[in-house]
Amino acid sequence: MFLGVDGGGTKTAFCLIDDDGAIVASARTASIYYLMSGIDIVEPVLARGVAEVCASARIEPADITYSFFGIPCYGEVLADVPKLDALPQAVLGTDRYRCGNDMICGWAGSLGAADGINVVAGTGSIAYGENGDRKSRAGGWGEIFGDEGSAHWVAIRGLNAFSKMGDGRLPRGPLADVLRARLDLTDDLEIVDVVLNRWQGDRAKIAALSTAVSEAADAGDTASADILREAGRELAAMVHAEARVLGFDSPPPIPVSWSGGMFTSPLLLDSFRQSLDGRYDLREPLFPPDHGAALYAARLANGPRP
Ligand SMILES: Nc1ncnc2c1ncn2[C@@H]1O[C@H](COP(=O)(O)OP(=O)(O)OP(=O)(O)O)[C@@H](O)[C@H]1O
Repeated sequence: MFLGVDGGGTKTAFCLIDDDGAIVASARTASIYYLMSGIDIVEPVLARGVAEVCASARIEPADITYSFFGIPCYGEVLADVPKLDALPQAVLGTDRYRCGNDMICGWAGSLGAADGINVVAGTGSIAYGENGDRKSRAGGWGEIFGDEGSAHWVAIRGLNAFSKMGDGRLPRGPLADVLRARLDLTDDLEIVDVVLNRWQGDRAKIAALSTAVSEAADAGDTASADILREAGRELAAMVHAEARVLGFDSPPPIPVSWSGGMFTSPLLLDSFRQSLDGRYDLREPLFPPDHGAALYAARLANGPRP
């Protein structure tokens, strides 16, 4: 059996597949996005998920042929890489595994680990592509000055529009009522207390407000609809950049796919599709990222090591 682990900004998903690629067991635990919370949070979360998925498949961790651990931010803080690489050994009791960035899970799932480009837009956002031996990423520079088109990016823009509606710089639209109801506010300005004081700018809690932006857009809020359309354009810009870097500029059309919760917004997905200008072979995602991680583990075990 092969284990795939997809670490996201809101959760970590575990997927165990058999030799035929069929799912045998899956599990979900808390996020291992460790940049703010510290690397010590990672091992217990992985241990819980591996124990759960193995219990449900009635196997021991050491029975797993090969595993892939997709970890958010992997490779971005170079000093952490050896520490992260060592963690699964204690959890699995074997060295038959590989760690990498979680962007690989989305790519491997959406495109079946075949050449092409995948864009992830969940809590954060990033594009990853492979063309033969070439590998490249675009976006994914973090929520403070990057992660365009992600839930966090959309939520921050929604909060900004709310502030402008609050003091009259934007006409008051449905977003104001949606956010007031969601956060149980008695006064617009109380949102500062919630986001900055009570939440302390928590990344996942802020990102969750992207669904309020979608809800407001569905209710006719033009500012919210504009934010979601702009998100789609930003994500398409990552694809154009990847295509150039990967040297994919001649026919046949480059396979492109997507993964992550933000693509469940039809406004965002339509804008993404339109901004790709019909220049790519746009493919519906084949499998979710955790299943992709398990397929990648099988590929690492059987095929050439990337
Ligand atoms: N229809 C929607 N409209 C707006 N936002 C949405 C919608 N559906 C999901 N989201 C947002 O998507 C995010 C969750 O997506 P996903 O499960 O892909 O994230 P993740 O895997 O935890 O994060 P990441 O892969 O970026 O580390 C949440 O922040 C949620 O608010």
